[in-house]
Amino acid sequence: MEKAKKKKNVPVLPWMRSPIDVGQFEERPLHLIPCLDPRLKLALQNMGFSSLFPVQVAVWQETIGPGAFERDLCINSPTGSGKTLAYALPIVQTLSTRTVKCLRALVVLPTRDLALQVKEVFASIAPTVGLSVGLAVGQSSIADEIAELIKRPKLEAGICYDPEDHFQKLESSVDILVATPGRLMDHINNTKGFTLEHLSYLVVDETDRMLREAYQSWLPNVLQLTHAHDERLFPCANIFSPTTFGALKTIRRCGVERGFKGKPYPRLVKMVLSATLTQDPSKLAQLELHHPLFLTTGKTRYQLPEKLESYKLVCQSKLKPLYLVALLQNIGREKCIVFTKSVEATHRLCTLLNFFNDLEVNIKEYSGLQRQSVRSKTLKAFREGEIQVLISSDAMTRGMDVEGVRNVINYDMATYIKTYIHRAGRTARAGQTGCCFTLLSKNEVRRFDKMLQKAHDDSSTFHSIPSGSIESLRTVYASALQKLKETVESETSRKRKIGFRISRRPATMKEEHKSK
Ligand SMILES: Nc1ncnc2c1ncn2[C@@H]1O[C@H](COP(=O)(O)OP(=O)(O)OP(=O)(O)O)[C@@H](O)[C@H]1O
Repeated sequence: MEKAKKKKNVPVLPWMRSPIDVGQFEERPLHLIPCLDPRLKLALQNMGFSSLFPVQVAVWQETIGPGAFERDLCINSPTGSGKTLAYALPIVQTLSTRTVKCLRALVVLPTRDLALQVKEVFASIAPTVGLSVGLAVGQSSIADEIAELIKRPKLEAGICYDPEDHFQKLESSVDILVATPGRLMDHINNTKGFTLEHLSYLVVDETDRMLREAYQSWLPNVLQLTHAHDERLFPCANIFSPTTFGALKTIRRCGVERGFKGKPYPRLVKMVLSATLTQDPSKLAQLELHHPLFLTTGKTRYQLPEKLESYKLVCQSKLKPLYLVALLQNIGREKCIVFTKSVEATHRLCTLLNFFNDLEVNIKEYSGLQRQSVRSKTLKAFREGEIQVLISSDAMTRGMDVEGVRNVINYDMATYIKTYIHRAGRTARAGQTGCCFTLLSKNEVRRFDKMLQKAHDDSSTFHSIPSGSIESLRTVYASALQKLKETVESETSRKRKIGFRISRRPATMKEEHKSK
């Protein structure tokens, strides 16, 4: 039985069976990082970083060090261990010697907020070595985004230009692009002058999530467009029909730098990362990895942050709101994220908590039910400390990095270990301490413990709240529940009225309303 269990945890792919253990690396001061460009060292110091974290040292060794980007990298390292800088730093250092500006590195992430966060990291280091970073996430209009990404030639007065001719002169304004798949595909299909022909680095962050959804087949499209175009090796390459890929008519070309002419262009290097990287061969096959190297932390597949404390809070399901309020009272004004099971549950819980006037904290919701602009505003206020408690659906689960989050509360238990790991990982980041509380009914405890065993975690202990604290909240809870009921009723009737009005409008007006 034990043998069978062990076998189940052995990865199927041979290259995953002999990984580099990131755990063997130590945090290293910047002055001991070989070949680090002094301008980048200074930029890191300005960010308040005096050393590189173990995963960053390990990746540096395989990219700038002896590894020299010879293999594609698959990186599985805990939440908050610094994976973003682990790929951003070597890419920026390598591109720092480029002489011609064109799009060389593409980083793809599943959500807009995550892409914005990663862009900030690149933006803190890339300009110091003369590189520009762009963003394609749909935050601004497509026209504004194109203006940021594509440089148009200056036109001379009095000369009549053929618009088709300009296409040849359009150039990229950015060296590095951080994108979400949808907007990336928009640019691939429709933006004149947007090309991946010079791409040297492709980063797929939150890989397991990115491979779970097709996102308009962005991955096969990008891979097809970046395949080497060498007629001797690929005599059928010309059969490839550009119409399949809209406006992007180019296939990977020979290098643009002096001295590269006629020589085969370096292969596209891929770096894929997650705190819960998939080991599924069919999923990983989609990435067409070249001689991949697996970097992982420790021997177990799933790892929780070292300084995370995990607590179980057992209570009756109907009393969960009271236990949550009591817990929030104990936590005080420390930043905290409360996870629920759905967008609707997030909205209801947030509305309810705001009727507890004694809670002296600012509480807001963050979920996929809200418009992006509302979500971004809430996130900003949370980062700046104006909001102390964020009630969130799983929209906040992956990758989000907010300084000072000391507590995570699973109001609804995570169904999968991966979800638990990403939720809990919003705290105890960058070597800091943090607590993760999970509210459970008695019959959920066994399932929860079993789930944590998958991360080889048996450190979770019981946390209790004095019954007196719960009793003292009952009266205010009754009145909060009544107010919640009234609010939900009025919201439902408002939605019905809007729906009724829309359904009575002429078709064109209906469409307009939808697009807003
Ligand atoms: N060398 C460093 N020194 C100090 N802080 C660092 C260093 N590298 C990264 N950090 C900080 O560590 C935090 C976590 O980094 P990052 O978001 O890259 O983690 P991650 O491994 O990608 O996490 P997740 O899996 O949750 O996405 C960030 O706040 C970042 O600023």
